[in-house]
Amino acid sequence: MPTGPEYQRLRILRELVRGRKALLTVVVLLSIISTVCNLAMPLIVARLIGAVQAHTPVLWPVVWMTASALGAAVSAAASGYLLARGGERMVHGLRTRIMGHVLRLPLHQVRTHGTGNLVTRVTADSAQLRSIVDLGILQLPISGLTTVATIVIMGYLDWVLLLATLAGFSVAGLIIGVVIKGLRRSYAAHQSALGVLAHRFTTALDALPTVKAYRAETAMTERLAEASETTSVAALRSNLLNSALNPAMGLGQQIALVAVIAAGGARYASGVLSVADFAAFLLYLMQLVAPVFVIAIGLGQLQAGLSARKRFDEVLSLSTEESADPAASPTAVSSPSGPAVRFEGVDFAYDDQSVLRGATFTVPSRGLTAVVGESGTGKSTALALIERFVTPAGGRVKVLGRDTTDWTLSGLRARITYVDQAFTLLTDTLRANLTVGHRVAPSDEALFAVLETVGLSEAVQNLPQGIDTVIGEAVDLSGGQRQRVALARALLADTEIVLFDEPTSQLDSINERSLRTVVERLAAERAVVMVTHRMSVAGHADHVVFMHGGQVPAEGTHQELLDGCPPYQALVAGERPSLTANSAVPAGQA
Ligand SMILES: Nc1ncnc2c1ncn2[C@@H]1O[C@H](COP(=O)(O)OP(=O)(O)OP(=O)(O)O)[C@@H](O)[C@H]1O
Repeated sequence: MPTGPEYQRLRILRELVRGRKALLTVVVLLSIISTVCNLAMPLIVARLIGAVQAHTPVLWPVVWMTASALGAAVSAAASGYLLARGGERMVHGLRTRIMGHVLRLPLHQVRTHGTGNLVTRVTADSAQLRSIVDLGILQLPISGLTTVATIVIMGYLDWVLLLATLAGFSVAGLIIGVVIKGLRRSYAAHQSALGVLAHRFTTALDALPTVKAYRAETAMTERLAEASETTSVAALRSNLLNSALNPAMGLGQQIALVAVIAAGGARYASGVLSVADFAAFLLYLMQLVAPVFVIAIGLGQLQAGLSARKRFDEVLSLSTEESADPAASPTAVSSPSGPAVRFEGVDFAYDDQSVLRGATFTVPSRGLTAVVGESGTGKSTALALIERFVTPAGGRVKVLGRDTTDWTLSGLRARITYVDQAFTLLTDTLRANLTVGHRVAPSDEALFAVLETVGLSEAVQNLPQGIDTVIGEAVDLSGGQRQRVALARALLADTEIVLFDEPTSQLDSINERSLRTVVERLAAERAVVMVTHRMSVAGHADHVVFMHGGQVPAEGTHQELLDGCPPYQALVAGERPSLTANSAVPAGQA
């Protein structure tokens, strides 16, 4: 299958044409009218000169001239507007498609590409795509058509002068060919440098409080300036190449003009060429410059659009999470049962860094399960495996009795509520934050009931627009309040499994008690899995999973682990647990 830029251009044009045939037919017709009007003008002028020389009435040539000028202007303006409309719709469609695609990518892919880099593709790159539409659909074909038609008429008027014209422009053609090749590469380098810059700036803004606290504004600005400099150098190279196009065309035009005047004078003197035809030829030569300029400059600009489209395609070719879904799998329709979660000899590694090594444990279908262990031992990774943000390299992760890879992604995630470590909220209204993922929006009574449960109803009523206040912009919540919104969201979700990743980190003792009430309420009817460093949580949990070095040496009740697992005793005592042959208690046998 061809993959070159010409193929890409054709594919993009097919995308544009799809569903817009009527609009584009009108655009092309209007452009043809404009072109014909422009092409007719020198011939009408020749008629006018003839009429003046023959002392015959000039009214009709003047009327035709006026009509042609008006026709060309109006139809060019209308076709330009209609094409811009079609082009914007296509860019909007592509932009929406790539945003939807990025949101469906596996988390590690998004992290690998970087937020800023992906944002650049949706903003700057998509703006470049317009050039493909404007140039590819209208300007280049119409300019090509005008050029060919003009050349045919010029050949009809005088083929010797036409040869002189073509010789002049062929010099420009050679230079332009070389420039276009360089432009293709330099636009790609520019767009990629812009992506790196956007990524660095986005990460700097995300870390702004830390940057300020460490007075690192200057150092950060210098780092950003380096990325900006790389972008400018790449942009300058494109500008340099682009700026060669105009002089190249100017040179071609000058050579052609000199050759035509010299040859035309000789042919007029020998009586082969009339004054009217010579004047018409010169007018066509002047007219030829415009479409040939459009072709030269347009081919240059087109490279930016094609390179942007290539960057779009790079992202669109990445597999989404859903592409690994077992939609046709027969097990996907059987009704789920069994413990809430079961890890069976699970291995997992980030690239070549091994995180889980044969982890085996069970989360009962009801009650609070605390997942404890030293920092970096793989607790959050275990939650990510349950949500299928990542998949195991070995072993099986089962949710409600079924392997996570046998669930459809939306089926799996519809059964799990996940409250992340950062209590991430959307920059949106409080209502939208609470109801995200709900097909049918809960009533205000239901919303305020859960806000009351987490002790937030009064604070929400005091917000400028109450529950419809946008948070994360001018108005924001405290860390603890954000945490409680995340809790309220979990309460509303009403799923079989609730995952909490270290939810107590920002709570004061009053709110920690209220979290405990919420968790007890949730755990009465479903499985609550809580990754925590607070051993007090493990103390009142129904089940404890003790993780150490990517394994699960023991699981059971807090008391069972205290009695039978010395490393766990060490963890509870605030010491570093060490796993010896004697202390390793097989999972489930603590
Ligand atoms: N996205 C990632 N890419 C690469 N490595 C990662 C990633 N996330 C975590 N890790 C690594 O995997 C290991 C386990 O991390 P994980 O967050 O699961 O540990 P944890 O037990 O939850 O730690 P903590 O209690 O400090 O939150 C760590 O060594 C960490 O550096």
